[in-house]
Amino acid sequence: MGRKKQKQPRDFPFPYHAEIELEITTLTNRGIGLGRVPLPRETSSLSTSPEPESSGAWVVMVPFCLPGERVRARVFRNQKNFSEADLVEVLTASPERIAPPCEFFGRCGGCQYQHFTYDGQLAWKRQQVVELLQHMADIEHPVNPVIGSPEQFGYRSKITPHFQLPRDGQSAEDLPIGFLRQGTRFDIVDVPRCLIATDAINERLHTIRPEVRAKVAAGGYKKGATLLLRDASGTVTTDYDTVVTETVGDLQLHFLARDFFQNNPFILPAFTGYVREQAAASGARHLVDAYCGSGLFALTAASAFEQVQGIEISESSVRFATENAAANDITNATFQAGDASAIFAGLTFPADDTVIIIDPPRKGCDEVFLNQLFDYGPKAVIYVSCDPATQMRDLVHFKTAGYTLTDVQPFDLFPQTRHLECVVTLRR
Ligand SMILES: C[S@@+](CC[C@H](N)C(=O)[O-])C[C@H]1O[C@@H](n2cnc3c(N)ncnc32)[C@H](O)[C@@H]1O
Repeated sequence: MGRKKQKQPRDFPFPYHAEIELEITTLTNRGIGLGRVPLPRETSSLSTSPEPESSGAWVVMVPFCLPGERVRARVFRNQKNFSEADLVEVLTASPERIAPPCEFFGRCGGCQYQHFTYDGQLAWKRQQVVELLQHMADIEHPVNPVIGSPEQFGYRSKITPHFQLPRDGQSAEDLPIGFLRQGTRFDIVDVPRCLIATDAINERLHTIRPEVRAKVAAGGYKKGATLLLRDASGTVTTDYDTVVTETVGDLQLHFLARDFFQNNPFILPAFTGYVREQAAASGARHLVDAYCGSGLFALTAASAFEQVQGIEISESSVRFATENAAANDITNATFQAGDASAIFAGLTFPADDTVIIIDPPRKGCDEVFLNQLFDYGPKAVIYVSCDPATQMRDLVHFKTAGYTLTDVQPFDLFPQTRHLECVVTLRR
């Protein structure tokens, strides 16, 4: 049996650590700068790989750059269709470039945009939705300006720092506890203070780090772990089973620290207010909240409807949604546990008098759910998503099913990062 051939790193089109200059024309959806360079002819003769199909402009990705910037970059990997490079120097800076306030920016993989003015971040995120709508859903439709977060730092109410056990004689005393290093999946950057997390979380982070290190030194962990720090109105818990209370407008919502809840409480009044307004504007008397969590959208919108039903896969979230309705004197909302597609079997609301809010996980809706949704045919759908790429992919099916897009409203729940939330309203 022949031995498996060792994979050689590609040296085409650039040798390892070649320095190149290029103009960044756009950012990828991972927040990485993208530019194109003419293929260097002289290196092609040294190539061990077949030449790629594209003979003109070769794509190079460089993190921590902004559109319009000219940069010098050092290539560290050639992929089949593009190269990856580290930023060496910004030769011509964008007017939107600012000094990143966090000392870990560029090493910690948590934030991508601290070097970008906040207005620049919002304008860029809007542009991203415009392009995704065109390219993935083939829809030309105005996209509203992104509604920004009232707090641009100190907003995150949950963080999950990681640590690994000490290796190679490393001491537990200075064990890194933090987030994955930019561009890696294993290496952890020590982060004693996270500028996008709330002050209360940072205070607890300061005290938990020596506690964890002491436990590691005493052999209290068999392997590395992920910590949970969840802030609710200034009280921080690290216990997954603690009941957390969050105030949203007039409502008090309870949920387990381990369960899903939106992580930027500052923007929730505007966010839930908009979803409620869009749902109510449909004129429907009935509301379904699919993927409802602990009832955020169902309960903040309930007073605009005669009847509300929610469905959610997490049994504990559903239990809290039901308790949250009772605790807030909301008597027209019921919740069931199950796969979102199970809602349609027993639904007695007339479809032409029903609006459905959907807020699936990042991967979007599955085919079973979408087919049942279209068979039911509600009057309107409010599609909330934290991944506009999967949302726009799903929109293609809505178009085929006869739905028309009436409003596209991005929200910046995640300032300083590449993430954004987008709410799309569809009518039949
Ligand atoms: C993005 S969260 C939205 C939750 C809620 N709308 C909120 O804003 O608090 C997505 C929710 O979908 C739930 N989920 C995931 N897969 C599901 C499925 N197949 N059926 C129903 N719910 C699901 C998750 O447990 C999570 O609570």
